[in-house]
Amino acid sequence: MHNPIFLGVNIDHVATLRQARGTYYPEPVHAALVAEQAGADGITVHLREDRRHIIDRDVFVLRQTIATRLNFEMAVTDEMLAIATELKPHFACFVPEKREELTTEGGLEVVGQLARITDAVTQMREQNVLVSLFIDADHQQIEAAAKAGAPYIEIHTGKYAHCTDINAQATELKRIADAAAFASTLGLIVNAGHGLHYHNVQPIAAIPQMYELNIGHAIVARAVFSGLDAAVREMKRLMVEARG
Ligand SMILES: CC(=O)[C@@H](O)[C@H](O)COP(=O)(O)O
Ligand SMILES: NCC(=O)COP(=O)(O)O
Repeated sequence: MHNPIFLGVNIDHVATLRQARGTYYPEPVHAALVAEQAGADGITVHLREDRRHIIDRDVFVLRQTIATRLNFEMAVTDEMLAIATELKPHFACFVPEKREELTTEGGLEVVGQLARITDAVTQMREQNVLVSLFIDADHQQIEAAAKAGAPYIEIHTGKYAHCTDINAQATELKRIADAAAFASTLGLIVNAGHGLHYHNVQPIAAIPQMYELNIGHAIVARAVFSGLDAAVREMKRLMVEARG
């Protein structure tokens, strides 16, 4: 078991609030610093191609100000690879992106574009940026991620998180746990995230191979009522408790 488990706080939706009015506030960098002080082990942002929340300026200021690690979520495009090359985040997490989607709906198709992903992973490795591939809990995608040379994967937990049926959720949980165990046998470091919240995080955190969970929307939503410091602390507490 990898113990302890790390929490990456995704601050995209602090920026969503800012962009809704085109104001200077709330400041995502401020959120990142509060999250770190409350126990976040890393800060995650997704610079979407349509810049609907996080904007270019945010990622560069974050890179210069946070004390933990910046996990830069990006589509595998020439534009984003150029930004990542300049930014040099600690992690580049390659995600699929559809401009019209509400949020990231599925995992990256690695099997079907192995040459392209391998080339992008190599480009990042040359910049000393560690790549994580955001993929579904699927053995073929995991094998392809290992072939592409990515040291990390992040398993998309959205399907698990959105299950309303308890048996279907148990099936999804098992699929994720099996995938994590399989990935680990291939030498991959396993993260997970998407849609995790205060009431569904513990079974995922209890999976022995889990290294880091990236959680955003639920933490920012909780912060409206409890403040960001308390929201981050409570999420971290639940994760550590699940670890036993
Ligand atoms: C890749 C992933 O699952 C998310 O963290 C992503 O950032 C979601 O995008 P939004 O934050 O825009 O919902
Ligand atoms: N990669 C998942 C992430 O960063 C956070 O997703 P969410 O908690 O905002 O759904």
